[in-house]
Amino acid sequence: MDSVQSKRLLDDYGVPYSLNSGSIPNEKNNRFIKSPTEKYTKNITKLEVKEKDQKNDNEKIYVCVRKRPLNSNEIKREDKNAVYIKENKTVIVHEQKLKLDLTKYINYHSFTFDYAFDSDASNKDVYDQTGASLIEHVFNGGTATYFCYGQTGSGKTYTMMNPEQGLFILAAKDIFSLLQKEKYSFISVYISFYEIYQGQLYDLLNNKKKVYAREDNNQQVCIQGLSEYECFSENELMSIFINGKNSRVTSTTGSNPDSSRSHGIFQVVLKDKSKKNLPIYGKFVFIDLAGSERGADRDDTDKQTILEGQEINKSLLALKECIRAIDQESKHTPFRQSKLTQVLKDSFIGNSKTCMITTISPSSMNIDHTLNTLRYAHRYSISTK
Ligand SMILES: Nc1ncnc2c1ncn2[C@@H]1O[C@H](COP(=O)(O)OP(=O)(O)OP(=O)(O)O)[C@@H](O)[C@H]1O
Repeated sequence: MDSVQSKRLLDDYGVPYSLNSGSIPNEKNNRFIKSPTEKYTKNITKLEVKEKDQKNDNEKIYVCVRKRPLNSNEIKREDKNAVYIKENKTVIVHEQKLKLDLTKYINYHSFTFDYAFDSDASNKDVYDQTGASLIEHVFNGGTATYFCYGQTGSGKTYTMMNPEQGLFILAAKDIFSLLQKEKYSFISVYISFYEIYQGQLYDLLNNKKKVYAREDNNQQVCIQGLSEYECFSENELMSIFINGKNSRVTSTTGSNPDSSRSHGIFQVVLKDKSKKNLPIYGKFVFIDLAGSERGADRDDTDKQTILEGQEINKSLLALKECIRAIDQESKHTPFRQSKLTQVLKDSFIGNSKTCMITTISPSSMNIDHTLNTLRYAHRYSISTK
């Protein structure tokens, strides 16, 4: 009985919750929020495309957080869980600090997003909550973009490009299922897959041939020379995807033995086959960003790996600059600062909808990274409101 009680009253650091009177300061506006735990609620995707709906159209960018479970290394090291999800929206980070007299105390940080997934959420749960409005948008002729941002090893590839239940395959299932309907019989599906590595674009479906991002007369970005495959089923899409995935640049980092060192971009394009030249009808873009990291956290002595890390961070910084410009409604958004932002331009302007999934580790040993990631994503979140 005692141990049950102490579990309820103490957090992972042994600090009584009662010291905070059940309230936690919110980082953004210093409001105090209550911290009740609410069960994750599912929102099942319906395979019906509604006509354009004004309310949904206003929400161009949806920002979520996904906390992964502690992994076996972290469990072995006895890392503690330092991240809590409340009410499916708020992420609370417990940062352990030491006073000058060496007594421990906890700094509580709280961030609110459009949605926050706890470590028990599956990819299907994430998709059910976020995918329906993106599918709807694509079938109404728009561009939808899903991307994952987060520290290396936090679960970006697992979420986006896991061949079993990654968001891309869950979306593909829905796309091919909708295409069975008579009213979409004029649509055909084409896929392409490329990576951005060290500022260059490589076609993953064509022996990693170098390709180039260009803007056409309408300032639309197109990738010149990128191969496209017409696809008739989800299984076909999967086998083409696997071919491309195996060509991606990965290496071992401190926190991930199979770390993506490039940004991977998988595109599913719906074309109107009833018209000449098959104009694009709608587009779904899945982006698995390379992991954000700090050079100081890694022991790399290999020049190539150091250069990779610098390039990754440079492009993520460029992404942040673009977000800031959009946030401040600047006349000029510096999309040309990196290849990543150049090819993502369509995801931010025009008839576009974007869902950013911020992946975080729960471990007490990754607090700095987690806070950086959440601050980055939170900035993003408020920039869209
Ligand atoms: N939500 C999750 N549930 C279970 N396992 C997970 C989850 N997220 C990630 N993992 C596991 O954690 C490990 C690292 O995940 P992943 O490769 O997706 O990280 P990443 O963020 O893409 O890293 P990098 O930026 O280095 O490529 C993998 O073994 C993956 O299976």
